Amino acid sequence: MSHDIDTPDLTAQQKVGVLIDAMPWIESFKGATVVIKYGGNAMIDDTLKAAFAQDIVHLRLLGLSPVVVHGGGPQISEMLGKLGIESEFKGGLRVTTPEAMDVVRMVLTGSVSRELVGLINDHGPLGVGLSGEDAGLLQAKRRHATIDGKQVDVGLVGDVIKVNPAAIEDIIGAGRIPVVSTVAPDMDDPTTVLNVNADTAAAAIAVALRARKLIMLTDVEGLYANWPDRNSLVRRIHATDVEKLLPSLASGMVPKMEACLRAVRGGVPQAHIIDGRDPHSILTEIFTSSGSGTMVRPDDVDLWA
Ligand SMILES: Nc1ncnc2c1ncn2[C@@H]1O[C@H](COP(=O)(O)OP(=O)(O)O)[C@@H](O)[C@H]1O
Ligand SMILES: CC(=O)N[C@@H](CCC(=O)OP(=O)(O)O)C(=O)O
Repeated sequence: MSHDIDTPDLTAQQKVGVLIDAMPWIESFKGATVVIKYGGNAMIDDTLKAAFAQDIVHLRLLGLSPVVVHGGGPQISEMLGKLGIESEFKGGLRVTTPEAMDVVRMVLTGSVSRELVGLINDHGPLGVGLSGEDAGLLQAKRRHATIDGKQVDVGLVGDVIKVNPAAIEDIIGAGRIPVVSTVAPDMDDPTTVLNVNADTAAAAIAVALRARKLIMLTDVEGLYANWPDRNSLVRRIHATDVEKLLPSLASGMVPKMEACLRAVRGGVPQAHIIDGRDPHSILTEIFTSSGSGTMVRPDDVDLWA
């Protein structure tokens, strides 16, 4: 493992202090499953991607069981553009033709997943890639987008209805790190695969695994109550208040907040949106008292407890 964080401004004593502060969190999260969703918009450059992989390996070394669920929206759009295939979003979901679906599957499982698995494996033989098609992991049903209260057809797009987490649990049991691509067979027609929003799939996986946390890395600091006013960052919020905010949110944040709701209502104690542009924000979130970004909690839990 490389040591690329230069901290000349800290004395040895201060460094020990940081470690001691982190101890209760390390102790508390030992053995916990944490689902980390890495959004395509947070995969900005090679240095950040390598820092992400390093953090994931750190979590494993500290005794947590990290599960990576990745997106790749911008990467899919780029490939569709190169191939001259039109692509548009409706209500935050990509309108997916059978031709576009082939590209979605190719980019997510053949490119984004491979790169992340490779970066994790630079630290040892830990990362294992799998998709919703593998070992019956995900089953989805076709869904519509909702625009101004109306249902709109978006083609081969699905919502995860069932998760069979056995394949992920096997990988965790072997001490390795699952990296999940979110394409999923259509449960009404298993010969067809559906394009699934990675945020909502990550939430379904977190619920099925009874994860302690769902952490979603994106390209903003967190949820802004009054987007794009940068002074309106929400640090902690109850599920019911997220529900109230949903109609006022703009597209990218809608599936993320729906995912947080699905996770906490499904029994995950904490769901977070954090800034993937900030290297090591995952470690700040898990191992410091201040945390990072926005935390969503169930209604019956004190936000500051
Ligand atoms: N209320 C809000 N707070 C924060 N971001 C918002 C909000 N409403 C919309 N957004 C947009 O959501 C984007 C993140 O979602 P998305 O682009 O789907 O990212 P990812 O690829 O990481 O899943 C932000 O870059 C921002 O432009
Ligand atoms: C149905 C739908 O919109 N699927 C997404 C799947 C990838 C994804 O969710 O990627 P991010 O997390 O990077 O946004 C898409 O085609 O872009």
